[in-house]
Amino acid sequence: MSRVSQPWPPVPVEPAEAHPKAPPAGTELGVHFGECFGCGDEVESGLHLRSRVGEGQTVHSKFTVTAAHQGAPGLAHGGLLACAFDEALGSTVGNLLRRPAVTGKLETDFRRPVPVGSTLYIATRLDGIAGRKIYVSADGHLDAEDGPIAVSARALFVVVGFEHFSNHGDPQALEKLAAAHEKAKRAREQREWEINP
Ligand SMILES: CCCCCCCC(=O)SCCNC(=O)CCNC(=O)[C@H](O)C(C)(C)COP(=O)(O)OP(=O)(O)OC[C@H]1O[C@@H](n2cnc3c(N)ncnc32)[C@H](O)[C@@H]1OP(=O)(O)O
Repeated sequence: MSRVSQPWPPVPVEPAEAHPKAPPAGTELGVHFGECFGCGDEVESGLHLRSRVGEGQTVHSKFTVTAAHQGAPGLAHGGLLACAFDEALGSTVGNLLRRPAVTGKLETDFRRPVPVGSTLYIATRLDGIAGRKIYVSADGHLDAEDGPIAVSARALFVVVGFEHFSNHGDPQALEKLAAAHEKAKRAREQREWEINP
């Protein structure tokens, strides 16, 4: 089977403009939900992926592979690597475009093994938008931002209404998330007041 993929994005797209309120380059993106397997602090064996906004509609994420993420002995499980990309790509869409969207399609190319103990540096970019369809892609570099590419991914995210989460998700978990966001917002407002009364 050839490694040559279909053209990307697969349909004509508009350039993806970041939302006017998108966090600027250099911003460290926090945990979006404590129980998220990709980034949550409350999931001991999770990926604990951390992300920072880069220049020109990019996001830089990283996570360190632990023994909890193994497939073959001493090597990361491919499905968990795909999870890391889903998180990094989703975080890019959510933070830069500030539109609720879910993964419709996720394609991964595994180029090199990723050993336990190594850190994957994932560089994500927005590739374009066609209606509700958002195209994003990323490269995962081994052990340094300019390290060899171990995994690449590209994905289609589809914009959804908030009812996607309220109709299909867990209402209690959504309430917990809303409360955490409200607390963070109050803390931010308090900080701004202290800095600029
Ligand atoms: C900060 C947050 C970080 C979070 C990171 C984690 C993100 C996630 O993992 S989200 C969870 C995983 N994803 C899901 O659970 C999604 C489940 N799927 C769904 O809910 C639906 O199928 C959904 C919403 C994607 C699309 O359904 P629906 O809203 O009915 O739209 P639908 O008309 O089918 O599709 C919209 C467009 O996308 C296209 N499309 C949808 N899926 C695909 C696909 N797999 N391949 C190609 N095209 C697709 C459709 O062809 C359609 O195109 P067009 O507008 O040109 O006709």
